[in-house]
Amino acid sequence: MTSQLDLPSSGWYVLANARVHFSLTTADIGATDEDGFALVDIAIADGKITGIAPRRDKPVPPRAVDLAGRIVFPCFVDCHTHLDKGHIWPRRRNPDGSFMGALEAVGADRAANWSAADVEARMEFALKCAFAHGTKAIRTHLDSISPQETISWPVFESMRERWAGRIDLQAVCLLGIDGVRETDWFADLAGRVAAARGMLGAVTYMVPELEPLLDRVFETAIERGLDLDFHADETDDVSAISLKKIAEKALEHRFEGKILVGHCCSLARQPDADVLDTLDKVARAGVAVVSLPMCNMYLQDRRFDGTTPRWRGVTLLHEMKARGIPVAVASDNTRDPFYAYGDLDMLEVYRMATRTLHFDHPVADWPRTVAATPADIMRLQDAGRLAVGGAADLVVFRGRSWTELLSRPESGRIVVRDGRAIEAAVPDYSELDTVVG
Ligand SMILES: O=c1cc[nH]c(=O)[nH]1
Repeated sequence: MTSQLDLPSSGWYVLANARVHFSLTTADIGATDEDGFALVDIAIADGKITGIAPRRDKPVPPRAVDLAGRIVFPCFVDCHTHLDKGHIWPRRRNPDGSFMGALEAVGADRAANWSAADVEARMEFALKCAFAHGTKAIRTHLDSISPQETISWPVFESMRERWAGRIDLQAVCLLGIDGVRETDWFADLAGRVAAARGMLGAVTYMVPELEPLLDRVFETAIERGLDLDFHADETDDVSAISLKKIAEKALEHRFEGKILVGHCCSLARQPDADVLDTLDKVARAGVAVVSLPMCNMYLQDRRFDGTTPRWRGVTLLHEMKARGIPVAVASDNTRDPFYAYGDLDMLEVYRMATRTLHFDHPVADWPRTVAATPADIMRLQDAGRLAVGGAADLVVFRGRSWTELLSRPESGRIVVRDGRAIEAAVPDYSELDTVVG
């Protein structure tokens, strides 16, 4: 995005009068206003933040760029995406907007088209979008249904290398939990994931052998020292309780790695007593949860009788956070049959989350859901917070308050990486014309 502010391209400088939210910095920013903001000066040198100090009435320092109260965020962390599926919409739509429609359309497209060159071109496009919007770390799921794992994982590893220093990439294998029944194949997959420093994952359906299959996933993760990342209960079916089963298995296996679970939609439809039991177990097991508001609004409660959706599709983030469960929001799918829209813009995700999940009145520390919390889940030390001594990776918006920030697309935001404004722009859609038609 182009900078209208003209940040220095060499030497140290100070972003003066920056509006910073208490939840997005480790620095002492003094008293905050009713929205949790304080005006600060952020000193930047050699690609690092060297100071964050309350503005108060001090004279403006030398080499200051006056932000006049614009909001500054740390660069975003997006902990649940599907870069391997992104942008196939022009050649493979969801026929009816349903979850099954998405699964079948993606399956057919994968079998027909997902060569290494195809996956690489779409991933590259997606990463350019995310980078231009101000994201510095992404975890992607990779469809790992045989033989796709032999194609997508090597592509992922080379993309991670190519993007090193711009976007930190992590990957998780994605397969239906019944794929774990193929003992030898699953062991090989786990070996591939471990060799690529990935995470072990699966989509948990309420199949009769869910518990023994989960046992195998946990045992494999323990053997290999892998973190876990599941898709669970992406349905309105109240009998879908795999989040609870995952938490129970984590406790039973005394699992010490990190566990992230995405979606958990059916929880919001279950009776209160069941919800409380599940949340207590999730909290005790140290499981983190990521909600995907854009994809959930698109797929959940889709009706085929001409009637209007009646629920929001998202899980119970407020109740989870109140219990100390780490909660995040993320992009999920972009322009594929699971979600027809999206551009890996975490500000858009946060805006949608604010509307769908009521991240307001009060805003409290909800901004952490796109920053420090996913960074912790992904074990990233230097991400998700504005910290003295940390990288000067930040986004300067035009908005000076929540209402200004969340009312416009903020396409003129300035993304600063290692202290310098980047020139990156979102790629033109035509770049993918020869790939997806
Ligand atoms: O939401 C989902 C679920 C499974 N696979 C996806 O790509 N997205």
